[in-house]
Amino acid sequence: MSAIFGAPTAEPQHYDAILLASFGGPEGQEDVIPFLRNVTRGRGIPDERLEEVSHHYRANGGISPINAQNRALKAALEVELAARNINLPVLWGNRNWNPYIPEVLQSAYDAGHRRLLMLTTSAYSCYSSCRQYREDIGMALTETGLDGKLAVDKIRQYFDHPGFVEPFIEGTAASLAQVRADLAAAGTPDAPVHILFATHSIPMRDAEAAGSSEYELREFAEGSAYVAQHLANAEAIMARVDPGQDWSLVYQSRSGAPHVPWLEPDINDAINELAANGTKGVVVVPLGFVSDHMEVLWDLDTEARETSRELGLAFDRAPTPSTHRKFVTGLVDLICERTVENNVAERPAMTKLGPWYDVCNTGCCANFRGEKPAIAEVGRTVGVVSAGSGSRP
Ligand SMILES: CC1=C(CCC(=O)O)c2cc3nc(cc4[nH]c(cc5[nH]c(cc1n2)c(C)c5CCC(=O)O)c(CCC(=O)O)c4C)C(CCC(=O)O)=C3C
Ligand SMILES: [Fe+2]
Repeated sequence: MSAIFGAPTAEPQHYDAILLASFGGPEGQEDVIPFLRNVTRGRGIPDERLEEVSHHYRANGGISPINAQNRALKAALEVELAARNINLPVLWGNRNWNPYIPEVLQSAYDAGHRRLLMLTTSAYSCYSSCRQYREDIGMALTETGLDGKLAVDKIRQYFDHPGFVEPFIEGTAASLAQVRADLAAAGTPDAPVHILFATHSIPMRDAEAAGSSEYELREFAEGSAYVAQHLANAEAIMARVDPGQDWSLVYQSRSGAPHVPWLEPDINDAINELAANGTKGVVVVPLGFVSDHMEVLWDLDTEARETSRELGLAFDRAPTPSTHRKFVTGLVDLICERTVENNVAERPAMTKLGPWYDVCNTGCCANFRGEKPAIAEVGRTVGVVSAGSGSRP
């Protein structure tokens, strides 16, 4: 692998609020279809896939757990900020459901805020998890007419920040111990176990554009920063949990048209192949996800668990970082990297890929669906407030 060049590191600034930006999810049966329309607008997802996904929500009363999880994360961040005497309110806005990002930006401005620092519930680099949030803000500023009046920056992608990785180290170790104990109880203490690090599949084309830039030539594993970041994290986790233990990176929740290539293998195919080759237990680590939302509950806790059960495999799923104390304090550390008040100079990262960029390169995580204004990018023009107008409210 060639050298990873230094990422643009932003000068610490004064901010007057934190924006917790997330995906959003339905909160009742009547929300399911409007929510799915929001998610897939202009994205070429076949109707059959929407129909299938609607059942995952319907089976849970039409409710995605993601909003409750974000309310809990917001509350935990507020407690940690207060404990450190950091006077920044936490605002919450979603891409696909209430409270919608444009409305949150408008009410933030109306309440007197002028400089927001965004953190998202996505840790890695790809269109869906980085650039799309930067475009969500760019579009919202343009739509509301707040461009030039409200500054919005974003903390770096935190896939390899210890606050995100350490809860996975604990969770992987505990799940591995559980599966080994189950196998021992079944009289097969030495049966082979495999650890499956699971993340969201994305189109190959998006994977190849992840983290790419117009003027820096970098070589990542399989040509993709998205894949490389997950592999590097899994290596860092396994080096601490059990260096001799077999593991692999697998994908879940594929959608899109069947002829469009997405990252593989699918977790269920991988479990079938492992069972055919003598594996007796699997540990599933939801490495791509911040909380136990629908993709985790359905694709892992329902489908992958069922696949394992049918094949007679022991199974355990490790937790997501959620509101783990280390995750919450880590997010506040990431905020402090960017703020003049309470600034921390240390920028920890647990893989050689990081610490990731504060400010993305032009064209980073492009998605080939046309140019949209994006914040937190070199040379950007949205989300910037000229000197003099960025006064403290
Ligand atoms: C990389 C990635 C993450 C991880 C990073 C992150 O966490 O942000 C993620 C998270 C999530 N994805 C979610 C839900 C959905 N994602 C969909 C569709 C898609 N996801 C994609 C990628 C990702 N998605 C992609 C490339 C598509 C195809 C359409 C498109 O190109 O945009 C669809 C449409 C139906 C379907 O096709 O499945 C739904 C309903 C929820 C909410 C769950 C809940 O409600 O609890 C969450 C957190
Ligand atoms: Fe990016």
